[in-house]
Amino acid sequence: MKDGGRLAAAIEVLTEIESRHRPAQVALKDWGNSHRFAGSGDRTAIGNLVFDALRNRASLAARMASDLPRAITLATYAITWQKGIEALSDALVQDRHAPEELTEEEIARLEDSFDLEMSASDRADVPEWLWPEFVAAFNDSAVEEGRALATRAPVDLRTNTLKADREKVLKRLSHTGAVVAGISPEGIRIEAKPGLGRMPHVQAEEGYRKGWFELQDEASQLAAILAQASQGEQVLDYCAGGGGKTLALAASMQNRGQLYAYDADRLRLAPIHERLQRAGARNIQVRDPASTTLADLEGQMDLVFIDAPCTGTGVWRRRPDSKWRLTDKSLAARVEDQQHVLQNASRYVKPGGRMVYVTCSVLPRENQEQVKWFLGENRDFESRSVIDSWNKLLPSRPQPKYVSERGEILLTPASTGTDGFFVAMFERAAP
Ligand SMILES: C[S@@+](CC[C@H](N)C(=O)[O-])C[C@H]1O[C@@H](n2cnc3c(N)ncnc32)[C@H](O)[C@@H]1O
Repeated sequence: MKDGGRLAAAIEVLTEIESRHRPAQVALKDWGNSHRFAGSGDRTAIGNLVFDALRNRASLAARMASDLPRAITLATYAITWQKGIEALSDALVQDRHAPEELTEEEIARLEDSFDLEMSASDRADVPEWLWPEFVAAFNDSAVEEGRALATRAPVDLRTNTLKADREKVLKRLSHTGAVVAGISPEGIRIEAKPGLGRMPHVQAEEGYRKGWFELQDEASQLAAILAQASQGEQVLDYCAGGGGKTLALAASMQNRGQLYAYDADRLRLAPIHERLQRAGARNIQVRDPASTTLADLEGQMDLVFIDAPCTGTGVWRRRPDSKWRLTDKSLAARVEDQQHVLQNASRYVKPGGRMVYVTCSVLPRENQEQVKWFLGENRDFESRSVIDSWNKLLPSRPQPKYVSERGEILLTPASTGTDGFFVAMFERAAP
């Protein structure tokens, strides 16, 4: 396919996403299935166009004075990809499968000849209704943080220390451009490539099949490190989902002690069995909510880890379609879920034990305000400083920029080069 046809395909997929409210990945997969002639380079280019258009939708729509799929796709190509108006115009003229040629108004808009006063939320590519929350989280840095959440994310890997060391994995992945990650001692990073760039499919690597590494954003790796799950401890991963954090906690424990993996949704838990096996994690009991209870664990855990259900505002780089689907109602529903989860999970912490609460959200309502709410409701719990643990465990790394009064931390793409991630810690009073 030529670029003209790829642009037309991206517009078609974006229309499908918007008109039928379909997740971007699903719409792209369906397009691929019904256009078998498209090669892997075409699919990558179309996927990149769709995702970049969604990442930058508000700023591009303001620039084009239109949020239609055509406007934001053409602007992605000319502006975000820096191809320029001439190359775009050529792409539209030289391919009979291309969308219609540029109008005069579109050319003027792309040339930026309009004296455009863009709102802060548009510049930041954050939904307008959510802007006050962003400002509450980041003050003067809100635009910078929004812009960073509108960029492409790197591929981050965590060395599975149950089976390999980082040097060995790096050597095996040298052809992918993999380098040591900035903060996590077990982390490896493959930086995002611009434009048509394709990320390596690391799951096809032999090292992945052998369980030497996992795909995991650096912020998630750091959250697991800060929880300090230790050999011999009793640990409950209360929202284990597909087991990403469970595996990291098991590696911290070096397979010693007992780790329980639970999730209210047994379907989400399903992939965990195969992953545990591949990673060589042997100290884990998976507690299926349909067939077991957690009653025997009440008041017994040294550590309860809560990777809470959240709005995912911290992972907009990876799921930009979720940014525009989020509503005030769904935010309120997640806040309620989180309170439910915090309250339920806390029952399993033993006196003197600790509880770690993390979200992949940057919004104060899901983070600092939830900690405050929980502490108000549960006088037998105190907050424990995460930044103190950071200083102890990661002494040579720069400190996170966003630290609350109680010492909770917020990691972000702009400040730490990671996904947006919040980490809080509590301790239950000893009798
Ligand atoms: C952020 S995801 C977990 C991701 C997972 N820890 C990982 O690292 O791959 C949040 C999980 O919380 C689960 N969840 C939601 N409400 C819950 C509840 N009341 N009790 C336990 N788990 C719940 C969801 O099913 C979802 O899998």
